[in-house]
Amino acid sequence: MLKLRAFLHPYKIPMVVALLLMLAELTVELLQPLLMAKIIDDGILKEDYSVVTFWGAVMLALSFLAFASGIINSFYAAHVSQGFGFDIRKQLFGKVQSFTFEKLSKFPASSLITRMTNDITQLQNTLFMGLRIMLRAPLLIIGSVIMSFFVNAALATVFAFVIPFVIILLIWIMRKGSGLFKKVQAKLDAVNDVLRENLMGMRLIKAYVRRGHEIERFTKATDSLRNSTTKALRMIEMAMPILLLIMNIGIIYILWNGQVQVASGNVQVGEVVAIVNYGLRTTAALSMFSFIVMFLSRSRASASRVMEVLEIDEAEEKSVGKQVLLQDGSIYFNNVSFVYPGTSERVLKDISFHVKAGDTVAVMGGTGSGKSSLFQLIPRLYEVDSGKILIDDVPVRSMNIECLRNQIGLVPQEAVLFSGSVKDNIAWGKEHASYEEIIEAAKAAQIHETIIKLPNQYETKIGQKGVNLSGGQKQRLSVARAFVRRPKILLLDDSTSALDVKTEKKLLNALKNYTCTTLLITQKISTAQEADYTLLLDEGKIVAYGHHHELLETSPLYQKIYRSQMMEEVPDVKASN
Ligand SMILES: Nc1ncnc2c1ncn2[C@@H]1O[C@H](COP(=O)(O)OP(=O)(O)OP(=O)(O)O)[C@@H](O)[C@H]1O
Repeated sequence: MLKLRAFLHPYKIPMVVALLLMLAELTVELLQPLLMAKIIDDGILKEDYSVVTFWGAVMLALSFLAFASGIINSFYAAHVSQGFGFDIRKQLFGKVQSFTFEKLSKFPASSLITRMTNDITQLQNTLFMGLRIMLRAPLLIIGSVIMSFFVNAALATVFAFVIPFVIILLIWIMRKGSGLFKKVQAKLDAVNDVLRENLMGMRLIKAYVRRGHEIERFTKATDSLRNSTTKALRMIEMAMPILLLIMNIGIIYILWNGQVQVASGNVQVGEVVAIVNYGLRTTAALSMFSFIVMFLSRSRASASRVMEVLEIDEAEEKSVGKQVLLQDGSIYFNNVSFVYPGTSERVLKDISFHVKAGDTVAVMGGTGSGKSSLFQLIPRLYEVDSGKILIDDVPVRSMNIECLRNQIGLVPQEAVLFSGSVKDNIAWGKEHASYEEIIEAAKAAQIHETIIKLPNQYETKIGQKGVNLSGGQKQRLSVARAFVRRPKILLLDDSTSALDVKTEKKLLNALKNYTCTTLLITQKISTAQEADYTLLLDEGKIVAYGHHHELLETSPLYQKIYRSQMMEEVPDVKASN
């Protein structure tokens, strides 16, 4: 937890103010039994009511001072703890954004969500408690013991035996609890994981009538969370009855010893009352400790989970590399091989091909042949293992990663839309895109006509409280988002699969107005026919590269795909083969 202290630096002054106010509250609390003893011994027992009135008024004034300090302390504690949590959350989010895919794959999405929400909330609560009562409790214990010795050392000796024993017990419980709470947070991750999958896959669950199965899966996860939490809480709560028992025995001993000492005239009644009072305050502070121990155990676990993410240092270097402004966007793969980090199998093997600036290349191949992997290497979402990729004859590895990506329009296989309007979703591709640019991109992506029929046209909200678009419409919107960037290189990963042949042809024609080099993954021969070249992959290797007509003559695999797709549509082709 100490590693997070850097996040407290901006809040040094409010923290000091909060702590000083807490100390004021504490001082008043420690003075009260002393004043009480004075009122009993010098006022009530000696029947001097002016002493009672004077010190009673002092006690009242101090109580108001403690009250005001407490309220202002709460304000500062809330300010510091919320600011601290806000800063960590922001930094954690930025860190995750900067991760390479390799690093990202170390943490399941649900775990990152729990770390950014629940774990940080835990830390915020602990800090708030810290500024309110956490430090107050140990200081109250120390202060009470010192004051007791000051009042009457002989009677107070019992504290010197009892309190250290209780504190050792509490520390032991905290250490145990911390491990248990780490498990609780991991179980919470698992519950969030099931929950996220369920909410995202609700349609599929209903369609496959898997409700019962999913409820069972969720119940299992929450049951496991319940068991872990119960175990952790039991461990922590065990502290409370033990410490109460020990402290009560100590107080009874003081009362018994006190009456003996009072009878023999060594001690005054007020002193016994004061020491018992300090004992009771110490007991209250120690019982607060069981909460504190719980908060500290939980936040120790949460802090280590947060630090686990923050301490990963292999983030993408945004500032390194050449700022290369692409002139024409030619692409050259030179003997490229690629293995996903953490795996051993090469998914791309000795890939070499050249795409001239402005050309359109259709990338085909069976499922798992490496098409998407090849795409991801161009904007350096992953780095090649061997070989080189050159754009405009410059190795991508030497380019500044952000500068490179800013000039590429990648449309992933699965259309991703964000909450907001249609316009926002297209403009997401280019900061400060003008309305004209957005419309132009939508027209080129063949989605403009659909958009103007929506209730609020470009301002229509997408998603839960807005319209839901069809798969093909979402695809085209994602394509428009890439178009609006006017990229030098456009990578369409099966992004036209849901389009009919006519619309797809229009979209590919519109590409001609965008002077960019285009690679498009497709399963359709009709699309390959529209492209300048076709690259055919099989099990991570290039098995054919050339014009449609060339491949029809030279590549058995291409011929096979062609036959399987054209058989019903072109009877003469069937005959000729
Ligand atoms: N993140 C990953 N980590 C490890 N292996 C992966 C990862 N993504 C893909 N692979 C593996 O890489 C191989 C190629 O996958 P890729 O997604 O590139 O194929 P693809 O040709 O695009 O397939 P499809 O047409 O089904 O989308 C597959 O064997 C796949 O299992």
